[in-house]
Amino acid sequence: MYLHGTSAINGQGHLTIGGCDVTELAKQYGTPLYIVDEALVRQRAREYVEAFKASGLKFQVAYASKAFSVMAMCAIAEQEGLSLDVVSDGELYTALKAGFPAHRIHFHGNNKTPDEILMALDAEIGCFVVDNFDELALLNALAGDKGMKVNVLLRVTPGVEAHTHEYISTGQQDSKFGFDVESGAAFRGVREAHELPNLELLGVHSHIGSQIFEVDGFEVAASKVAQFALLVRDELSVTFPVINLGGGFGIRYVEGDTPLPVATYVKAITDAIKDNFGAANYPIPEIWVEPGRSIVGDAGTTLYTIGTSKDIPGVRKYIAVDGGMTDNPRPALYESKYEAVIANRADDAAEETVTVAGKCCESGDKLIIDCVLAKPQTGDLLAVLCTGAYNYSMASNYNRIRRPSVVFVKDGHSDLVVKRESLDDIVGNDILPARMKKASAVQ
Ligand SMILES: Cc1ncc(COP(=O)(O)O)c(C=O)c1O
Ligand SMILES: N[C@@H](CCCC[NH3+])C(=O)O
Repeated sequence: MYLHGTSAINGQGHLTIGGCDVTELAKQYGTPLYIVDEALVRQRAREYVEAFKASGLKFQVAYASKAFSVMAMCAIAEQEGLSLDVVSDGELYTALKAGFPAHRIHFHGNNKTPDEILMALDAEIGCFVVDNFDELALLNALAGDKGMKVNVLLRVTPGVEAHTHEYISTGQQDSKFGFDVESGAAFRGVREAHELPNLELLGVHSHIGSQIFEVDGFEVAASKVAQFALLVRDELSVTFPVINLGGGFGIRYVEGDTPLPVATYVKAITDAIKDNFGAANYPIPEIWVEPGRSIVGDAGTTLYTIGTSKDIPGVRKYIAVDGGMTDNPRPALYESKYEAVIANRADDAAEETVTVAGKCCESGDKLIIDCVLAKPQTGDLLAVLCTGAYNYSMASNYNRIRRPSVVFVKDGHSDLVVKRESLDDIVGNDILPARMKKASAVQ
C-alpha cells in the first residue's frame, strides 16, 4: 500500500493520518468523512513557492480553488503565500469570508455574470482572466461605471491540448474557453483589451489540461505563448508584464501514475520562459501558475464504513460503502482509478478482489472496480486514498444524500472544517406551498 504524506500504520494496525488514528476520527465525526493531511497540503504549496524562488523570476502561484474550496483551505493558501483562482461568486465569497486578500484573487470563467463581475469589482480583486469578446466589453463597461481600471489577462488557446500521457498540437480551437490564437481572435482580443480605457492588460493566460505527467506540453505552450507575445510586440508595440501558464500538474492516484516532482515542472516552465523571451530580447515576464489537484489531491482521504456485500459467484463480489458517487463522482464521470485500504486492519494482507460500490440508486455508482482488499467485512472502515481534489468540490446531494464532514488533521490534532449536512439542510431550501401542507408532515 502506498502511503501519502504523513499517513502511517500504528501498532494496532490502524491507518493514521497527521498523527490521528482514523478509527478514532470515524468515532468522533462519523463516516463518510473527508480527511485532509494539512502538513502535506502545506508541503505541496511550499514546493511550488521554493521552486519558483529558485528560478529567480517574479511569480505568483495561484491555488485553483475549484479543486477544493472551503474557507480553511483558503486560509492555508493565504498563509503559504499563494494567490487564489476563483470561477464563481461562490468560490469568491468563500475566499473573502476566509479573509483571503482580494488583491491576490484571480477571477476565471467563460460566462461570468454581470452580478459576479460587480461583486469582484466591489471586492477589488487582483485580476480578471477574460475569456471572450463579450466579457471584454461587459467588464470594461462595468468597471467604467464604477470609475475603476482593472487588471486583466486574456485567456488564449495556443493550440496545445495536453492529456495525461500525450499532447497534440491541434484541436484546441474547439474549446469553449478563451481566445483562439490560430484564427487571429487572440490578437484581436489583445488589441481590443489594450484599447479599452478601463482595462489594464497584464498579459495572457494559457491552460493546456489537467493531470499531466510530462513537461513537454508546458514547454510547447510556453513557446507558443512567447511567439504570440512577440507578434503582439512587433505589431502593436505592446509588451506583457505577466504570463500565466495555468495548472494541470499531475499526481499519483494509483500504481503506474508517474507524476514529476513539482520542482521539475516549475523548472521546465521557467526555463522555457527564460529561453523563449530571453532569445528575443523581451523583458522576462512575471510567471503565474494555477495548480489545483497537485496542491490538495494526495492530501485527501475519504473514510467510509462498509455495509452490505453481494457475491455473484464466478462474476464478482460487491461491497457497498455509506457514500459513493455523491462524494466522489470522478470514477463515474471519468473512470478515474483509486486505491483503498481497510483502515482498521491496514497491516492485513490484501487478498480478496472486490468491487467497491456506493449507496446511490445508480448502477454506475462504483468507486473502485476490482480492488484488492484484506477480506472486507461489514463494519470495517474503508479508506479511499488521494481524494483531496475534485471530490468535495464536485459532491452532490443526489438521492438526497448528505454531504460528509471535512476534517483537517495535523500533529495528532483534528479540526472540523466542514460539518456534515443535516437532514434539515437537505430540505432547507424547499418550500411547501400552503395548499400542499399536510397535518401529518414531520415538523
Ligand atoms: C483555467 C484553469 N486553471 C487551473 C486549473 C487547475 O488544474 P489542476 O487542478 O489540474 O492543477 C484548471 C482545471 O483544469 C483550469 O481550468
Ligand atoms: N474535475 C476534473 C478536472 C477539471 C479541472 C477543471 N478545468 C477532475 O476531477 O479531474
